[in-house]
Amino acid sequence: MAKIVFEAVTKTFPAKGRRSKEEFTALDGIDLEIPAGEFVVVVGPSGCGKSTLLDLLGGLSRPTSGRILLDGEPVTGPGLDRGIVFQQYALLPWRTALGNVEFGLEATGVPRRQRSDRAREFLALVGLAGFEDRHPHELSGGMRQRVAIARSLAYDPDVLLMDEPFAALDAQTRESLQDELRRIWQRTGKTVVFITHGIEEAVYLGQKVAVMTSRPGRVKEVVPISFGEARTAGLQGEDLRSSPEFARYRHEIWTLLHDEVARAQQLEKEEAAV
Ligand SMILES: Nc1ncnc2c1ncn2[C@@H]1O[C@H](COP(=O)(O)OP(=O)(O)OP(=O)(O)O)[C@@H](O)[C@H]1O
Repeated sequence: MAKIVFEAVTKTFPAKGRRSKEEFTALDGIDLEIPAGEFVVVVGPSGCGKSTLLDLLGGLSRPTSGRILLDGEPVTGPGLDRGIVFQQYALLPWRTALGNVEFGLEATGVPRRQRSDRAREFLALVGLAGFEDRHPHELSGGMRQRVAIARSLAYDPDVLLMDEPFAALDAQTRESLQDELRRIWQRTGKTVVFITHGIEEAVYLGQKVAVMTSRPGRVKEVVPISFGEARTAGLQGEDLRSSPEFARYRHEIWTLLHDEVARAQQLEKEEAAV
């Protein structure tokens, strides 16, 4: 049984402020199955409904029609079985790094004395041992995002939902966090659904890359990514990115996206002209 199933999921919003008086369709008939432990990356043109899709899976909103199943049960709201990491760090500024990770554990009923140990363990997992007592303003952007990841992992959700978590970071920090995320994923076996605008990021991270159409969002194609021996031989970073297989996948996804981005831009122009 798949861990996550989208069955004919549609999401509409009231068309307020738009040309048509009808409903505005953000997602239209999404079908997607994600096995347990898989790392799936979703790419698509701006406004195609990627965040909407993740919000639905996170239980932050409900589908207009269709359903989303998690372990065979319909998603009806947020739950501790899913950890969410957004682009903005969403840390509590008055709490230390440790305090922020502990915060995630308070809701789960982990006894007070264990919270601190657990929070320290997960800060160490994301490379932040020694920074436990720093407040968010004393940490770099990459470190803050590491804290957010540690906070989501600490309460041990089965599924990690990530909405452009590295988009605001500089290239080097982004690449090192990509490596860390892959390492954590390999170690923990979580199911990861990761949204990005970046084709390279998608190819580097994903076991599968789901390419969406421009509005209304549908799944255009799911591309399995496999670097075979290169990965098992430990090839990563620039070595992997400069390999011929990487270039082939990048081109394949770029081609799939290209028409959709052009269509999305055309739509934006038409709307701006109204
Ligand atoms: N609460 C809402 N009410 C009305 N329209 C909404 C709402 N949320 C999203 N939308 C619209 O739905 C469409 C999809 O939005 P969404 O944020 O999911 O796209 P996205 O692919 O994540 O975009 P981006 O890549 O630019 O972040 C957009 O046109 C957006 O304006």
